[in-house]
Amino acid sequence: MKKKYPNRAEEYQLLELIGDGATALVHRARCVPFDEIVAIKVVDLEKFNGDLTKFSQEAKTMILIDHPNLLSAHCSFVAGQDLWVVMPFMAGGSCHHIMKCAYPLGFTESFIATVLRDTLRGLEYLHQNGHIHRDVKAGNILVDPNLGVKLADFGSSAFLFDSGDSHKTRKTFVGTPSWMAPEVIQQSEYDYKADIWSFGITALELAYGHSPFKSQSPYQILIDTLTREPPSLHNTKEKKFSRYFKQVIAMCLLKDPSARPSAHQLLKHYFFKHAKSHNRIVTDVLDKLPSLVDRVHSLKDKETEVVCQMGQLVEQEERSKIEYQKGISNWNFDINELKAQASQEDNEELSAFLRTLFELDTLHEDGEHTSDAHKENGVVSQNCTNDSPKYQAPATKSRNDDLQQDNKVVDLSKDKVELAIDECIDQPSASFSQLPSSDTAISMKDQHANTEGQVLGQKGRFTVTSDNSESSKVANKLKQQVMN
Ligand SMILES: Nc1ncnc2c1ncn2[C@@H]1O[C@H](COP(=O)(O)OP(=O)(O)OP(=O)(O)O)[C@@H](O)[C@H]1O
Repeated sequence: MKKKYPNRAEEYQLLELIGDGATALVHRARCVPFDEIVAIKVVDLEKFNGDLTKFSQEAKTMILIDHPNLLSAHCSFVAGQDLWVVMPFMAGGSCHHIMKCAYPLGFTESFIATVLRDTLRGLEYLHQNGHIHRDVKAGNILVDPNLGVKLADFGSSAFLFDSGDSHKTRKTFVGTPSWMAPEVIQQSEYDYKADIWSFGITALELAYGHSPFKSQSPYQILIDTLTREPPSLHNTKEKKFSRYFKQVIAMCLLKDPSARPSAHQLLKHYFFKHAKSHNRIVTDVLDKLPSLVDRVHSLKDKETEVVCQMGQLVEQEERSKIEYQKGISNWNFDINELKAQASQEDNEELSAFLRTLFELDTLHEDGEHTSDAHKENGVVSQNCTNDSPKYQAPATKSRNDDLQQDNKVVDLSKDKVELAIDECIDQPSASFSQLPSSDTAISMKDQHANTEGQVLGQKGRFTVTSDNSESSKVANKLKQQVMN
């Protein structure tokens, strides 16, 4: 019989912070009655305007999951304004974290084969039960010397049968840009094969120590995924890879989803015959590392130090880290309209437009500002710049028409983009607040006007208010990027 974990906060002792994702803090903790170490994911519901649905769905999925290679939850409950999800503690942390600390050039092929085989087993179970994970990446693959390899983070996962069609497909734009399959970016119908693409990108990430799109901005990654040859595995100065490994990656990164193998088929590939018992391999890697808690501390210290030393460059790295952490979920734009625009306008203009959008959505605040923003009324503020109608994503146009009678059509031309940024610089006190959905954003509009300065406008799920002095700096930066 399954052990019944207590569902009251008083029965747990929160210990160190071991993860801070886009939506939650994760603590090592002690379950007092069992004297057992667990991990607890704490989601501040107020920060998300009490939107319990997404998180309770994730918790439910985690409680129902029953597979050795998927991170399940022991239980979940609401404590004050937080949702707590109690789960097994994975002492090695994520593969992404391990690479950052000790394997900047990626892991050995036999370690990768083991991690990927176990991840595939988890995916096979998910897919056979009608789920797509939608955020497969090294940051969501956790390891532990005793518990092995587990795929985690079901915050983006979807149940295929929920989409209401008999073909078992989805259309929502969810995931993290570098790992997103072309069909997800295009918002055409997609199914579990989207996870196989992300799995292929994850394999490259584990091989090189970073995703194949390391130094590109999110908007460029999306464009490249759609327009260029898929990335592939090549030998480097430091590392030679087997042809079997290269084959596996090539099969996963086929643009036509129907040509990609299923998890079940992939598991039969010769490459996975290399895979060892997880205990041995994971122990080989983890034994050489400091504890997860020490690693989290030293990584944080390192980040702070580098941030001080490298200013601008690090800002970019931090931004990509934020992008990595949070992915882009339920982001509100219509790819068909963008594509239609792209055929009318030249590509550079589409690029400028996408660049602006992504800057708006993924722009990193400096630390102090971010944490203040996180406390702010359940709303994550963005260091953002303007509310010009010219900047509106096509998908938000009609909604904004309701809000602003004199709304104008989207204009992607470069001079207009620059002009819009200029307008924003002229209003140095503008800021965006990122809201969980445009609907909520609209309902929050008046409230913001009362509590946080005047609402200047609405851009998708961003509300523009008049209380951010950072904006002109960022606007200048945006302008520079658009002009380059
Ligand atoms: N059970 C666990 N044991 C050990 N570390 C964990 C555990 N769960 C999560 N973590 C750590 O916390 C980090 C954030 O967790 P998680 O991905 O669940 O949060 P999130 O807010 O959904 O993140 P994301 O930014 O990916 O959306 C993970 O990358 C991992 O390093």
